[in-house]
Amino acid sequence: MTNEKVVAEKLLQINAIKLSPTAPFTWASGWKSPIYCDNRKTLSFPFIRDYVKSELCNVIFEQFQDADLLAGVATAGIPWGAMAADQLKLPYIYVRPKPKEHGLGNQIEGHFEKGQKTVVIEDLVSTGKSSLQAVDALRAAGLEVVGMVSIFTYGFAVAEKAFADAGVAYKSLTNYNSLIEIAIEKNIVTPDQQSILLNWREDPANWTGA
Ligand SMILES: O=P(O)(O)OC[C@H]1O[C@H](OP(=O)(O)OP(=O)(O)O)[C@H](O)[C@@H]1O
Ligand SMILES: O=C(O)c1cc(=O)[nH]c(=O)[nH]1
Repeated sequence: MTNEKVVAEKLLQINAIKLSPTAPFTWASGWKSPIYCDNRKTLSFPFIRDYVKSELCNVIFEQFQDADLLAGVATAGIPWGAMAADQLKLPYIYVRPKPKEHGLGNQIEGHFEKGQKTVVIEDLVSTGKSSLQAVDALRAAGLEVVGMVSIFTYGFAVAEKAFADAGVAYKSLTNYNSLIEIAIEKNIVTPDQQSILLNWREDPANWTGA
């Protein structure tokens, strides 16, 4: 089994994937979707959490050897970035969607030096907007973003294009296609659910419900 499918299998094992075609989920982008991947749940299962953390570290180590700083995307990317930074003994910061409205007014929390080579850690990519917003904030603060790693991506063309346009090298531990393949192999999705997911995937931005 590919690594992508192993990670997807673990997400299914802990019911991190929810299907609700008739009462769709609303995503951060405002898109309606019959599927929701809740990576936050992974934090509650120590052995799977440890596996995902190790996979994140392997990817960071293999793909971005020159990294000297990790940056988590708030909120769901924060714990993963922190765990990976701890394992790899790298400094760590995290990025809020906007500057805090009290206290120090920071958008980026933690200590960093301009020019540090930074890898962004996100739990999940749909449109890529949240991750790229963090990339913009990091670049505006003088950091050099060398790449980004997520646990899960839907693999939408809009996100792939946005990362390419922004010049961000991107790697995800698993993705929607691997998830669906394994869910079908294991009879986790019914034929009806399969056809809804297929139909949704053709035009997710305009899908309104089954
Ligand atoms: O690629 P995008 O279209 O931006 O969507 C993905 C984002 O959505 C989720 O965050 P959300 O804002 O739901 O909240 P959280 O991280 O605070 O849980 C997820 O953690 C990503 O950050
Ligand atoms: O796009 C989102 O907001 C989103 C989708 C998803 O499957 N899981 C999640 O946590 N956020």
